[in-house]
Amino acid sequence: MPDISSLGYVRVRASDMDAWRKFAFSTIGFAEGTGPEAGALYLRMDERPGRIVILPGDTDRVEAVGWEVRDHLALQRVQATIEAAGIGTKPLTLDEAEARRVEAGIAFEAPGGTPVEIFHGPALDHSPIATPYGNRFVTGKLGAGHVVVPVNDLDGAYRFYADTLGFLPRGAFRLPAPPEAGPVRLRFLGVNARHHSLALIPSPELKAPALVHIMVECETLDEVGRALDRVTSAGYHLSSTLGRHTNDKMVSFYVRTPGGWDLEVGCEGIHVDENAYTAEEITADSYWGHQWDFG
Ligand SMILES: Cc1ccc(O)c(O)c1CC[C@@H]1C(=O)CC[C@]2(C)C(=O)CC[C@@H]12
Ligand SMILES: [Fe+2]
Repeated sequence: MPDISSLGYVRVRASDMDAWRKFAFSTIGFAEGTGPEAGALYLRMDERPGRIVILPGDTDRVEAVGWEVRDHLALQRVQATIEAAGIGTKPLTLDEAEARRVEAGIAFEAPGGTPVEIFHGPALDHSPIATPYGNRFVTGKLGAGHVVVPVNDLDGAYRFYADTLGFLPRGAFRLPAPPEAGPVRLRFLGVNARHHSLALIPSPELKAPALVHIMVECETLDEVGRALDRVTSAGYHLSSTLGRHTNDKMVSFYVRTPGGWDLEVGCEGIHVDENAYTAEEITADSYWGHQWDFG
C-alpha cells in the first residue's frame, strides 16, 4: 500500500455560511465539530474534529484536499518524492498545522490544479459523535470518503497521483465523447481498501481549484434513504437520483451543496482485496438508478 494511507480532510471556502450550516447539520446530518478558526464550520463524522471544514470566504472553492500518512517518516518520504518530481512543496506553519489539528504537513499544487496537503498526526475529539439524525459514517482505515476533482490534463494528473504519490489505479469509465477526441476516461484511484479515494475527471471548462463531488459513506441504506428524504423535502437540487455504482457497488445519491459542487451520500461500498484486484474499465456508471440532472 502507498505511503498515503487515507483521505484525511477536505477544506473548502464558501460564500454562504448560513446555507452551509443548514445543509450540513439540519439536512445531511453531520455532527458539529469544534475548531480554532473563527466563523468556520467543522463537519464531524468520527473522532476527528472536522473531516470537512467550511471556511468563510468570497468565493466557493476547494482550499485543500488533505491526505494522511502514518508518521513523520512517511511525510518526509512523500515530500522528497514530490520535490524530486519537480513540484515545490511548503511545510505547514505551526499556526496552519494547529488550525488543522495535525502535528505537521506540507502543501502544494498538484498537476491538474488541485491544492493538496499531506499531513500526519491528527488530534482526536473523544466526545460522543452526536449526529442529529443518528448517521454513523464509515471512515477509519478507509478515510473520510472520496473526492472527485476536475483536471485539465488528465494524463499528467494521473501520472502524478499514480506514479509519484503511489495511488493505486482502481479502474476507469469512458465518458461519452466524439470519436475524433479518442477515448476520454474518468479515472479512479485508491490508497486503501476503499475502492476509490480519488477520481480524476477530464474537464476543460470546470477550472481548478474546483470540486466535482465529495462522497461520504453511511453504515446503512436506511441512513442514506432518510438523508434523501430530508434533501428532497428541503428542496435541494438532486444532481442524481439513488442508484448503485458498478465499480465500488455503492448505493448513493448526489445533492448540490451550497458550494455548487455535489455531495454524494452512499452506503454498502465494497472493500478491495489488493491481492485479487486488477484495474478494470466499467462501461456503465450504475446497475440501476443514478438519473443525472445537471441543471
Ligand atoms: C462512475 C462512478 C462510480 C463511482 C462513483 O463514486 C462515482 O462518483 C462515479 C461517477 C459518476 C458520474 C459519471 O459516471 C458520469 C460523469 C459524472 C456525472 C460527473 O461528471 C461527476 C460524476 C460522474
Ligand atoms: Fe463518487
